[in-house]
Amino acid sequence: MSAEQTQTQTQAQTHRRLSRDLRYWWLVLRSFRGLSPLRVSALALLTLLTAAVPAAGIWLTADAVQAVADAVEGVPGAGDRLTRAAAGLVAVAVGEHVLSSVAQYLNSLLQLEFGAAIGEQVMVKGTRMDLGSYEDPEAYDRLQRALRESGGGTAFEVFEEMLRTLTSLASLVMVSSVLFSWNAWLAVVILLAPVPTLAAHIVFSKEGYAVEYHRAQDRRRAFYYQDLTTTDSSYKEVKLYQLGPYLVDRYRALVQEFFRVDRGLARRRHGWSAVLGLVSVAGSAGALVFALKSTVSTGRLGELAGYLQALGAVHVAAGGLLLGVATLYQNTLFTGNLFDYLSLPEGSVTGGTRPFPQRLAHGIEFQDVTFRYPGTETVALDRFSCFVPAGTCCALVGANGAGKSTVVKLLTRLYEPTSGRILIDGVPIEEYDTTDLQRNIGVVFQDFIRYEMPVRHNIGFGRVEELDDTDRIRAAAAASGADAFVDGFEATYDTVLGRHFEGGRQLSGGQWQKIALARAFLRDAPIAILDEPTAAIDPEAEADIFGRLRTICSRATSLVVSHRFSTVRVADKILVLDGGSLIEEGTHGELLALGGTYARLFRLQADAYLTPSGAGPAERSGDLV
Ligand SMILES: Nc1ncnc2c1ncn2[C@@H]1O[C@H](COP(=O)(O)OP(=O)(O)OP(=O)(O)O)[C@@H](O)[C@H]1O
Repeated sequence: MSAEQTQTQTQAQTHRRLSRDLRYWWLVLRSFRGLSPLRVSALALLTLLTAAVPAAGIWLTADAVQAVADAVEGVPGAGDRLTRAAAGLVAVAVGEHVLSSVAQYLNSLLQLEFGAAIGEQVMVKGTRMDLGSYEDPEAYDRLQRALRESGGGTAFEVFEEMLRTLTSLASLVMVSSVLFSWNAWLAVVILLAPVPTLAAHIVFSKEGYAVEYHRAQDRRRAFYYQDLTTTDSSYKEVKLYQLGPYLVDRYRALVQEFFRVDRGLARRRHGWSAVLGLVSVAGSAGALVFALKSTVSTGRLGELAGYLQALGAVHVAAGGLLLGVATLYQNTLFTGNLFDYLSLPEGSVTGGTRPFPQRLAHGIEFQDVTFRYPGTETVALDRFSCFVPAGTCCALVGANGAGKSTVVKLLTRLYEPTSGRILIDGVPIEEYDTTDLQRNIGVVFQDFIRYEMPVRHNIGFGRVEELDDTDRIRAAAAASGADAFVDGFEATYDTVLGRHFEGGRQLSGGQWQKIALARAFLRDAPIAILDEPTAAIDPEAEADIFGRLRTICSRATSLVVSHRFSTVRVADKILVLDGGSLIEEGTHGELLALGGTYARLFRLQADAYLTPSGAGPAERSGDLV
C-alpha cells in the first residue's frame, strides 16, 4: 500500500471515529431528556460561569498589585483602584464558592437520577433482546460489557467531562485574551506548554481501551473461575473434586497475563508522560523567565503578578482539559458499549397482529422445519415435520442433542426457523402477535428459574397480573403437588425461597420443580410445554401429576419432553427424534409394536428397572433417550 493510500485510510478512520464519538456524545445528551430540564440547564450554566473565574482573578490580581506598586510610588488615585480591585477579588472568590457548591449539589442529584434511568433502560432492553443474543458468545460478551456500564456512571462521567472540557476551554480562551492583551509571544508559550502531556494522555487512553476490549473473553473467564469458587451452587463439587487450587491457578494465570500487558502499557504511558511532561515544564519555565525579564524593562509589576497567576491558571485549565479530553475519549469508548447495546436491533423474531386463540381447534403442525443456531453450522432440526392434534398430550423423546428443546424454542418463538413453517390451527405462527402467543403458552424449561422470592411470586409469575389471587395460586400448587410442603411452612405462600435473602428457605431439587410446574399450571394456557418437567420429582408424585395432566391442563394442547418412559407412555402420541429429524411416531402401544428405536430403548429402560441385582437402572439405561 502506498503512503498516500495509508494516509487516506487513516484519515477515513479518524473521520469515522470522530463521527462515532459525536454520535455517542449526542446519545449521552439525549439520555438527559427524561431528567429534570431545570436541573440540567442550571448545572450547565453554573459550570460554564465558573470558567470566567481564572481570567477575572488574573485581571484583578494584576490590577491590585499594580495599584499597590503605584500607591507605594504615591501615584494619585492608586488607593481607590486598590480598593476596587480588592473588592472585585473578594466578590470573585465568594462567587466561585457559591457557584461550585450549588453545581456540586445539582451534579449529585442528576447523577442519581441518570443512573436510575440508565439502569432501567438496560433492563428493559434485556427483556426485548432475542435469545440468540444470550446464546451467542460474541453477542453475550457485548451484553456483559454493556452491563458493566449499566449503572450509568461512565455515561454520566462523559457528560461531566464534556462540561469540564468546555469549561476548561472557555477558561483558557478568557485567560488567553488577558495574556494576549499584555504580550502575544508570552501568551503563546504559556498556552502551548501543556500540549505534549495532553498528546501522551490521549494516545495511551486509546491503547488502554483497546487492550481491555480485546480481553473481554478472558475477563469473563477470570470472573467465572472466581464465581465457581465463591457461589453456593458450585461449592459441593469444587470442594469434593478438590478443584479449588486448579481454579485458582487458572485465575492466577489469566490475571498475571493481564498484569504483564498492563505493566508494559503503564511503563510506556508513564515514560512518555514523564518525557513529554518535561517539555511542558521547560515551556512554563521559559515563560516565567521571559516574564521576569520583560517586567524589568516595562516596570509593570501588576502584569508580572498576572503572568505568574496565569501560569498557574493555565496549568489548572490545561490539566482540566487534559483530564477532560483523555477521560472523555476513554469513557466515550466505554460508554459506546452501553449505547451500542441499547441500539441493538430488537426482536428479529417478527410477529403479526392476529390474536392467539383461547383454545386450539385443530392443532400444532411443523412442516419441513430446518433450524441452525445463529453462527453455527450444526443443523439442530432437519426437515422436521409433525402434527400435534388439539387437546392432546404429545411427548417428544430422543437422545441428548436430538433437537427436542429446539422444537420448544421454535414453538415459543424464541427463534425463527431457518426454513419450513410452523402452523397453529392452520395459521403460520408468525401471523400471531408474538406477545399474545407467548402469553398463551405455559412452559417449564429444563433450566427453569428458581426465583429467590416468596412462593407467591414463584407460582404467581405464571400470571403476574394475578399475583394476589391466593386461591388460584393454591390451586396451581395443589395441581403440581407443591401444596404438600408449602402448607407446612409457617408463612405458607409468603415464605421466601432460596438462600440469597434473609429468612429464605431452601427447597430440594424436586420441590423447586413442583413450584415451576405450578407456575406453568397457573397460566392455564391453550398450549402447555413441559421440557423435562419431572426429572427431579419422585416417581409417585410424577405418576400422580401425569395421571391428572389432562384434568390440570384441561383446555391445553400439551407437549412433554422427557427421558422417562413412565412419563412418556401416558401421552396420546409420541414423537421420536434423532439427529434433528422425526424417525418414529405413534402411541406407546403402536411404537412398541413397531419394534423400532422407541421399543428398543423402552425395553432397555424397563429391563434395567427389572434387573434384580448388579447395575442400577441409571447405570444400565442412562439417559439413553
Ligand atoms: N444455543 C445453541 N447454540 C448452538 N447450538 C445449540 C444451541 N443449543 C443447542 N444446540 C445444538 O442443537 C442441537 C439440538 O439441541 P437440543 O438442545 O435441541 O437437544 P435436546 O434433544 O433437547 O437435548 P437434551 O436431551 O440433552 O436436552 C445439539 O446439537 C446442540 O448441540
